[in-house]
Amino acid sequence: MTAAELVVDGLGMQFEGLTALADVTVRVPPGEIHGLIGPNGAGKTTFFNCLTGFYRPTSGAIYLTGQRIDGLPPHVITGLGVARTFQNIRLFANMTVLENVLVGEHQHIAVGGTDILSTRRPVYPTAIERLLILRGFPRAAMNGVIEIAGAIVRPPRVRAAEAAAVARARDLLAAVGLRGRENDLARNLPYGDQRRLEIARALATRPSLLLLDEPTAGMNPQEAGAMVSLIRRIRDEFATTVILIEHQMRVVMGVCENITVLDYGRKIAEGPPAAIQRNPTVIEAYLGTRAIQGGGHAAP
Ligand SMILES: Nc1ncnc2c1ncn2[C@@H]1O[C@H](COP(=O)(O)OP(=O)(O)OP(=O)(O)O)[C@@H](O)[C@H]1O
Repeated sequence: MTAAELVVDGLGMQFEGLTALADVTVRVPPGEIHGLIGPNGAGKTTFFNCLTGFYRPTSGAIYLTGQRIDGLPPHVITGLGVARTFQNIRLFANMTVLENVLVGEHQHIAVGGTDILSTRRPVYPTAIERLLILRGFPRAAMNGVIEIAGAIVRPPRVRAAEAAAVARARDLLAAVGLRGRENDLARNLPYGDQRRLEIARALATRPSLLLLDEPTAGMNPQEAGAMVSLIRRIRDEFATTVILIEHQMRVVMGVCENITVLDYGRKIAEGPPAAIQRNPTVIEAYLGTRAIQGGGHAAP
């Protein structure tokens, strides 16, 4: 995958009487690390939810490297290269660290038309299916039987694909600093490592656009600094465009090349960090004076 260009044109999202986004236009060039900031309720998460297909915008258009994606189902948008993490970490708590990443890998483990981890079926009959059809086995019961047979027999090409997925998952875990934790249960990881795991799982879908929702929330300054380095490394090594929602101004100003500021669902400013920090409208709506002086967590 190469890094995606994102163009959001006049995006609007209404929830009955409430306008969560109004006429938001943003362009993020390929490979940019872009910040999305604004007070609580400004529409940042709604913006992400529109990009991932979780919400269908009520107006406007979203283009990923020229392809219109607004209104497409979330799994299709994931397949086109958009991945995200969540403000409240959403891991499979009782699965191992490695298994969590394999969940992200699974859409790429299609083997000869059969996806070994999902129930998606090949469009043509496999050898086992042909045999069962010849023996008069009802077609309606075929899926269950094929899955059980596939799980027991696992032909060599399936085993090879599984091994490749595990190897790649291990590489991703090493890339985010979780080497050696593969067999731990996700719920037993320290908080900062859970955030890293969520990023590894997102990377497993091979994104060209990575959306990070408050990646340093709850971290101390040292952990937040390490996360900033990780975000830069991910952009460089995995060739992704990155958009992050973040309240820690030290992080936003340190890692983002450009920033979009939302307030009450509208874009009130955009530009490089230095200009955003000086922008009177942004200071009044969001930053206040504390963040400008100290560079700390902006008052919500
Ligand atoms: N599904 C929904 N139904 C109704 N209103 C919603 C829904 N999702 C979001 N909203 C409303 O849209 C507005 C924007 O919310 P959103 O969560 O996008 O803000 P935010 O900038 O991400 O805030 P925060 O920084 O607190 O996470 C809020 O007023 C919120 O209550």
